Amino acid sequence: MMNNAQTAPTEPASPAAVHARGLTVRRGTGRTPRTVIDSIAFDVPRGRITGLLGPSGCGKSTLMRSIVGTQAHVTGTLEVLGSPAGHPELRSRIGYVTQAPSVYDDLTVRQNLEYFAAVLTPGRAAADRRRAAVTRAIADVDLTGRAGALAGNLSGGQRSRVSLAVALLGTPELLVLDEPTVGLDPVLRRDLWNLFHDIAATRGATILVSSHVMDEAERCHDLLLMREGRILAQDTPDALRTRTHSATVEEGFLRLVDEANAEAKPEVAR
Ligand SMILES: Nc1ncnc2c1ncn2[C@@H]1O[C@H](COP(=O)(O)OP(=O)(O)OP(=O)(O)O)[C@@H](O)[C@H]1O
Repeated sequence: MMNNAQTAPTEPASPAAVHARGLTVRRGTGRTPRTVIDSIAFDVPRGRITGLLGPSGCGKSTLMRSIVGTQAHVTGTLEVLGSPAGHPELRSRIGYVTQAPSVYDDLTVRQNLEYFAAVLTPGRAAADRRRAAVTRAIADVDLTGRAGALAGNLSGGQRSRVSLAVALLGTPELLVLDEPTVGLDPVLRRDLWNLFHDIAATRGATILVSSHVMDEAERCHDLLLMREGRILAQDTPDALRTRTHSATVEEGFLRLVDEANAEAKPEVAR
């Protein structure tokens, strides 16, 4: 979809799961689409949980769509698992969960998974493999006891877990989760975060998860803090708190915002 000389075959692929340089995204129709991601550079390390955090509208979903290859008007370098973002060979290697759970309410949990498994791995020859993958994905998200329930009768948290199970079907190396905990109560949020850590630990998967709730930052191994289409910081929660002399990531984020504002609008000399 994009990519320049930096991703030419002679260049060694980045060891990072996601490698971005000069990444710019424009959105909107008409003559003057707006730049919503502005020449950013970052790396998402493999096998870890990276939190993409920032206020509503800062560009988190746009960035995730770019990484999974569904966003138009992306320029710069964006390499995912060693290939240019959007490359067909990445389809089965990435699991993507959008903000709205994409499940069919009139199908059971198992039927939902069977349907998506058939799309992912069609053909009679793969029937046994599909069945095993479905059973495993349902168990991974702890829904074995609800496998026969209609998705429409599940709670919000359980529906989110069905979406996550769909994303886990292909045993992805990279999971991209767009605000998976939005609207969930604190207990469900904690359970889901524990599940992300289990998945990262047992499957060795890389997880990129977005949130605009700053306390979720504390649950991540690494952070990408975004604001107004730019990366404000890339750090571990500990390093960020230390560097900004803050008790929490939220406080550290607000300090960085204040610093960025002060740099952008220097006081007029009197
Ligand atoms: N289809 C679109 N056309 C034009 N601009 C858009 C479109 N979708 C989003 N935008 C703009 O792009 C910017 C980034 O939006 P994006 O959805 O990526 O932010 P976000 O950080 O994910 O927000 P939220 O946390 O509310 O989901 C916003 O200013 C938004 O208004």
